[in-house]
Amino acid sequence: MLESAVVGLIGGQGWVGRALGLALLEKNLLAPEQLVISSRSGKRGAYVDWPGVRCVQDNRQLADLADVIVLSIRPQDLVDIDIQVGDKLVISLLAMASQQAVSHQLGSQRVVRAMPNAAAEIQRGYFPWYASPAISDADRGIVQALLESCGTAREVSSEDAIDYLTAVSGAGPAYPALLAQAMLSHARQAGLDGDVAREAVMQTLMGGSLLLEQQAAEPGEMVKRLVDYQGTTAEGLRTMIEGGFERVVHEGLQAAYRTARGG
Ligand SMILES: NC(=O)C1=CN([C@@H]2O[C@H](COP(=O)(O)OP(=O)(O)OC[C@H]3O[C@@H](n4cnc5c(N)ncnc54)[C@H](OP(=O)(O)O)[C@@H]3O)[C@@H](O)[C@H]2O)C=CC1
Ligand SMILES: O=C(O)[C@@H]1CCC=N1
Repeated sequence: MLESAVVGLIGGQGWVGRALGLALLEKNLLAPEQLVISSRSGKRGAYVDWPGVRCVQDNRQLADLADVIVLSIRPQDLVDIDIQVGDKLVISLLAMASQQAVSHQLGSQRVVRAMPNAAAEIQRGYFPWYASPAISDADRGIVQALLESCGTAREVSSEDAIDYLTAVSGAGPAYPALLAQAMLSHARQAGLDGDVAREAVMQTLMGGSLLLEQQAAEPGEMVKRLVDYQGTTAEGLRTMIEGGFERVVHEGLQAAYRTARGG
């Protein structure tokens, strides 16, 4: 699908950019010579084992070399990207930057907005993406192939869905971390040995997530099964539910969504 296209990754040394660049190389979707990455330092950094990858400081040079441009900088740094890319395909991974803003900054109408998440680093990310009207079917194939190198990619039908999913999947890997932190602090307060507490929490969240993925079409089915079991789990769940668990989660998601839409 990518054939001989050259991909230019602006911000390719960052958290998400590095994950994407390395996944494309490791999965052989791009030859090293097909990848150009930029950073403010211009250093080889994460690509030290890939001498064929061109690492540049100058985004104009990157834009001249690349057929497809991926933006993976922080949203506040978009104003500093002083390049005009003609009608080249641009994939923006930025939260809080509209397709129109990206189009305006880079001068292309062929803009896709995609939303990565932190699990891209282990190639288990979830990348919803939205195509502007100027995107062709061939572009869609390129975008899907590039993004699914890091996990699952899914086209969505509105830009607002990207803003919404910024709160759900973009920020999402932080939520199990918050749950783990709360479970761990309780286990430690209960006097459990530190290593066992950590292992118990981590293995339980991992096992529970895999069980959920493999066995429950709807998460609510698993909750119901355990409530109906009428054991200790049911008591724990009931207390959390009656304490406002769902309300707190909804408020958190709404706050992140509001921020993703620009406050
Ligand atoms: N991290 C995450 O979990 C998620 C991130 N996102 C989005 O992904 C995007 C990237 O985030 P993330 O990878 O975390 O950010 P990072 O800060 O880790 O990486 C951004 C990179 O951009 C580089 N950079 C900044 N300005 C320029 C420039 N003018 N030219 C070239 N490179 C530049 C920086 O490199 P240097 O300092 O060397 O110049 C840095 O490595 C953000 O817009 C964010 O909203 C979305 C969802 C989840
Ligand atoms: O926190 C952030 O702004 C980025 C976007 C969504 C997740 N991480």
